[in-house]
Amino acid sequence: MSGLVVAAAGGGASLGTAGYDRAKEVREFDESKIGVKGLVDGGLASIPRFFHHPSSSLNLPPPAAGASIPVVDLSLPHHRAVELTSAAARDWDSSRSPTTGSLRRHLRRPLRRSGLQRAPHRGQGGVLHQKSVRRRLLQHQFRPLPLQRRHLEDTLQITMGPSPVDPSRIPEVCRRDLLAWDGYSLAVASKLFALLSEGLGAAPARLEELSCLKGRQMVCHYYPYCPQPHLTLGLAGHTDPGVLTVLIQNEVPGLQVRKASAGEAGGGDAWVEVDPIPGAIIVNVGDTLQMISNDEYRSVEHKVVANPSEKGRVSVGTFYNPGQRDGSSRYGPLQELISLARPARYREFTMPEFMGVFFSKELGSKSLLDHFRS
Ligand SMILES: O=C(O)CCC(=O)C(=O)O
Ligand SMILES: [Fe+2]
Repeated sequence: MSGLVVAAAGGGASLGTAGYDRAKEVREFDESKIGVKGLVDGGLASIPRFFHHPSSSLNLPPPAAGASIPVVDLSLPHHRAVELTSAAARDWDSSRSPTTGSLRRHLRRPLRRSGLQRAPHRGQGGVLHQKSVRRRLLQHQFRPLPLQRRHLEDTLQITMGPSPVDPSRIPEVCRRDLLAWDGYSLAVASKLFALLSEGLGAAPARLEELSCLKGRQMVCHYYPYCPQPHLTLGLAGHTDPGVLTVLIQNEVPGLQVRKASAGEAGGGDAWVEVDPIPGAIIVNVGDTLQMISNDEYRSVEHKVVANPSEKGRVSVGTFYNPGQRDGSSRYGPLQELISLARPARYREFTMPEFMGVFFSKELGSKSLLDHFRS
């Protein structure tokens, strides 16, 4: 385990107990650069305490039995695809809830060819993750993580646009596959933007014209086997900040989507498992699309549970964001969606402002949506 000293914690999930130097343990772990894959591969009966999450975020209701997220077949006739895609992005079982849709068919061939799904089982995942590049800032919490709670997951993050990526910055082991996925996910995202624009009653090119295909952040996650999945998470609950997320996963489940129960103020919410469907991709509406659509489309809260399976879980997603990042391009609710009856619910912002808020601690416990709400 390459000289890393981690005191494996015992039973409880208590944080900040006297005598426990969390910062030191986290620092040593980060400096070791072995990632969570290295930690788990080194043999681990219990996870270090800095991975523990408070029981308030762990003891949520179990996934709703029998519930599933909307699945849309993009090869359906155009008008039907518009209808189903925008319905999935709007509402889910007519509650205010999530808007994740799995879109079948599109990816079958490229995924089969791609090594992404197989990498961890061939041992290449180790290379990918040990060389891994850098940990994401604040994960996606948009909030300071006061106790530096960590997730049992490694991340490789690559900026694909708006400036074209220098391929030599992508680890060689996955370069070809990630570039192929970038091209493929672009085609899917372009189609989705057209369907979603039409679903708003806007011109098909409307979302793409906002440069939403240009700002692309690719994120590859690896969730190793977790010996104590009841103490930690793969990723804590969050909404994605951008416009749209297009994501593929291997056959190991773990992603869950929050489904609000109609009428109750969050109390009756359930987490619905996103079953891996071979050849399907997962699409999340992000906060920026909720703002651009003036609340017509809703961002979806989701999380990843710690992985109890021997096999690692892999997911690769691309976050799509507006690519025009100068201070003069302004984003906000589309003009054609604003009326006296339905005034703008968010104020306009530039991308520098948006990113400034996202990466600052300014938000505190507020969400991005609350920050820009007018
Ligand atoms: O691994 C997954 O399935 C989800 C990843 C995710 O939510 C994210 O990167 O924002
Ligand atoms: Fe996410």
